[in-house]
Amino acid sequence: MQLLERQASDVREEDRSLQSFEAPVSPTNPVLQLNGLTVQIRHKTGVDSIIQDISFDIHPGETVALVGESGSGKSVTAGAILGLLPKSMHVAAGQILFQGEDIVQWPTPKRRKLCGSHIGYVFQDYQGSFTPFMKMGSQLVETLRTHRKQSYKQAKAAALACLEQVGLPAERAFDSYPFQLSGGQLQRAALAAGMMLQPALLIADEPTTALDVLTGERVLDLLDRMQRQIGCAVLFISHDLHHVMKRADNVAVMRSGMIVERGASSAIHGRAKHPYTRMLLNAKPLLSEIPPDFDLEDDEHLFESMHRAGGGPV
Ligand SMILES: Nc1ncnc2c1ncn2[C@@H]1O[C@H](COP(=O)(O)OP(=O)(O)OP(=O)(O)O)[C@@H](O)[C@H]1O
Repeated sequence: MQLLERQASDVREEDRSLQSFEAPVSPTNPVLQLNGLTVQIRHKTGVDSIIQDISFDIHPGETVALVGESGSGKSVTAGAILGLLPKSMHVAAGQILFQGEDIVQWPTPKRRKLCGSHIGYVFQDYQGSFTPFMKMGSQLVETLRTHRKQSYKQAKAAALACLEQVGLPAERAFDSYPFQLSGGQLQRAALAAGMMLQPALLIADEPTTALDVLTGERVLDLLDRMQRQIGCAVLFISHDLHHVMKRADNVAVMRSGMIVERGASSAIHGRAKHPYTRMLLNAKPLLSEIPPDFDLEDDEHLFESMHRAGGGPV
């Protein structure tokens, strides 16, 4: 906590074009609000709607889970918020309000600056989160210096603080290439990168899908802790309704590009109205299989043994 607070005071110097977001966010105003968002894809023969008229909002400190089966439109929704839609897709209608401003029409460079500094993201493909031939430390320092006016020394100190915050042996992780870290360690480092600039919103798109169940739980516990420290809003994307219900305040259930049901996790758990939601609820929960006494915190020994073995994913 202290490390992140110190880092926050170091890194407050902001890009001018985004200064309007420096104002403290009121807990009563949403960080993100989607109003009737519709995304279309162009074909040779015409256009189709991939996302149709979806609306939800996320407040500071809140976690909203966007849940649905493969192909329901979760990642396209994330792509629209991040301004990372494929060329063939465009926002055809609706608003994406970030801290009250509609960012849909913002020019690409302004959107790029917003992402990373005010909107962080962690994707399921942690292998692709980092450039393979650059040491982790250099990549984190570069991210910091792209968004903040910092000397190398300041950025290195902040990057080390973040690596420590996510439970990695900071100096050694800083000096490692991505291939020298295990999947869980890489996803922790990706979380450090996503949270490093203390974003108002973090988008976590299936952040644990590529990890085993126990490592995935560690990463999610870490995400919870960091969210509490930073106070950011989290959009948590998953296909597993059981998995997200115990983590999210609110759930939006998506099917075929539309939100079919929305509500507090507790209400969805006990009184799901839509048959599709009930079908997702009937899917077998896997996390109940974790032994209650399993230590989800200590993976330092994995790092040690990996380095003794000369590197490579554990
Ligand atoms: N680059 C693309 N070009 C064409 N169609 C795409 C592209 N990306 C996604 N789609 C289509 O958009 C729809 C929504 O896809 P999306 O990736 O958002 O689903 P999802 O719910 O995130 O699925 P998953 O859980 O498998 O990631 C799908 O029908 C998909 O085939």
